Amino acid sequence: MGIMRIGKAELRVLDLEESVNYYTNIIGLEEVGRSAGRVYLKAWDEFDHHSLVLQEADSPGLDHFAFKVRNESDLEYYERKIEQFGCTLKRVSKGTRLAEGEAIRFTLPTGHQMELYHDIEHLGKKTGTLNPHPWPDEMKGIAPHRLDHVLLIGDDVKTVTRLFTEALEMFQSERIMTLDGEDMVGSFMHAQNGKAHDIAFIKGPDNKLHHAAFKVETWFDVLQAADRLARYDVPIEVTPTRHAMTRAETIYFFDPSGNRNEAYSGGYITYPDSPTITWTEDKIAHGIFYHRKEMIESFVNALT
Ligand SMILES: O=C/C=C/C=C(\O)C(=O)O
Ligand SMILES: [Fe+2]
Repeated sequence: MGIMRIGKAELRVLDLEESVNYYTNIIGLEEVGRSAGRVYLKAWDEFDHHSLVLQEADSPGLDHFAFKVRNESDLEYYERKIEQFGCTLKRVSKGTRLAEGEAIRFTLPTGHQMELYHDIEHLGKKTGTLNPHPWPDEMKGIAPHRLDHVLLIGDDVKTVTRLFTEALEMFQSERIMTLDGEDMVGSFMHAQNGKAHDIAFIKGPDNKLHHAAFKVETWFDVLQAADRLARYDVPIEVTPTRHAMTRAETIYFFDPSGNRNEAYSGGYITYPDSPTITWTEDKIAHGIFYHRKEMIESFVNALT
């Protein structure tokens, strides 16, 4: 089981310094480096060099996201399986991005760019690994534990799910099916890491980002995130609420470029033999917004 977790996302942002200020002072990530117009950031509870990369661009959105594999040899193993599946693939050479080694980059059936990587500089956590305290001394903003997942929008949810479950040997925790059971309009998938999801797809226009989510500890941390976002006039799309899908607590809001973010706590544990949960399309609003049970227009249309 070589694929461990989603490890990185590279976002396109309109104003780099404004975005760095938002992701460091409001979200509470740490800037760990800059190179070639990109800014590299990590969350306090992550040990690799970075999990979020910001690059300035004319339009917002997701440049790519990347999953970390256990061993360098896994790259070649999955390279063959991805090519057999039929995706076009190339190697990204070591040093293309700060602190990163070689990666493989391929285009998903939904048009998104995905990478697999192994080699990234180890920075460690400020809490260390010897008699550690539970929290670092200095924390800013929402201070999430980690980049938790991305939700992407694309048309062929069924095929991209087959790529993840067959070629990448990952697991599907939840799926959303049309009422006639014929088509899949939503899919939540995870590596063998116990998470409810590392990535999800919802049917819509290809190659779009719906949100990048950061993990906070508890429901109270979601409330406190809402307080901080309100304090700094960050546009909040959905105030703290419950997901029945993944059974998490959530809040959605937008970064300065219009990329949707989520502060996400809870979520059930998964195992390789966990049965896949099925939602019927008529229950989507109830599944996502468990209390209000109504869809929000921007939630469907505000994509980057
Ligand atoms: O858009 C549909 C579902 C969203 C669910 C989540 O963002 C989540 O479970 O983190
Ligand atoms: Fe989410």
